[in-house]
Amino acid sequence: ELLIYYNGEYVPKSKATTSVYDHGFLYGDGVFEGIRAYNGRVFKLREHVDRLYDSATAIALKIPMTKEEMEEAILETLRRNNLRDAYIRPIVSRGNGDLGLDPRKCAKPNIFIISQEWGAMYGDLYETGLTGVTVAVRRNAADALSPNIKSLNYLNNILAKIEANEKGGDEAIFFDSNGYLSEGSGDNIFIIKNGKVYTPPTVNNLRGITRATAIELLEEMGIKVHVENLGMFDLYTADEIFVTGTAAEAAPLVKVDGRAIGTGKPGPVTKKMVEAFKRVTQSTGTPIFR
Ligand SMILES: Cc1ncc(COP(=O)(O)O)c(CNc2cccc(C(=O)O)c2)c1O
Repeated sequence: ELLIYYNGEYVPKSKATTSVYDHGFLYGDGVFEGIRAYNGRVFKLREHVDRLYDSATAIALKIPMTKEEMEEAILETLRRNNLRDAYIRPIVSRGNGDLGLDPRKCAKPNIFIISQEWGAMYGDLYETGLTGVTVAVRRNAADALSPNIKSLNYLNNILAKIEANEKGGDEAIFFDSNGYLSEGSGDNIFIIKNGKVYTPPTVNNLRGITRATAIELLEEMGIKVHVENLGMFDLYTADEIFVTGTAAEAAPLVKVDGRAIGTGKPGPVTKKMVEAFKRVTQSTGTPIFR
């Protein structure tokens, strides 16, 4: 049976439960990460742990472990489950309190690490590409609940996903309240036009680690990435679009709102991106087993 890390213990999946007074459950008061291990190495482990701690700091939640201890707990969870290709979900909630929302009522945070075998998310859609639909719901405003915080409040993303499901799209594309392009419901977005690559700044979306990796890989290929505000026009007139995320990796978007993007097939820059991403995830990262 899978072992789940829970407050310092490794408990069987069937016993990995939390209290109904856990404020992560009652109010979404907590933070999480989505990390992947490929071929016996955890990809961008420190970057994900850094972001987990930044998300916690942003909500004034002090994680009672050092980053090194958190990294070791993640690696040990994978070892105990003998996982080499995995999806890893660390979660830190405010902890158990009472029915009031005051965080001061929570004596200590609850820490969980869930991991499971994970292959490619979209399966063979990488070759044919995904379809996207723009959604009416706006991405959370940075001055209300910043999209930079990977919190347990994913209703904004879920509302977008509900719209995309209704409209029959594989992925939802959000804009912010100024009409600027934000991201997908669970991934960042890149547009290619006339050989140049564009991606929105991260004030209105999650500072994606795969986004950062894609920028690095593209620059290594001699392709400059322009980080600037984009709009609906840029989406529809793009030659190519791809989305990036730990779950999605780098996935081509060949149709948006029923309109073909470029040729309607994954484009040349996107194909190079998918290849480069496969290479880097298979060859770098923190080894799980000594
Ligand atoms: C809103 C959002 N934006 C971008 C990304 C990509 O960030 P990274 O490149 O650092 O992973 C994410 C993270 N993507 C993510 C995380 C957890 C679950 C799922 C899912 O689709 O089930 C998706 C995300 O949730």
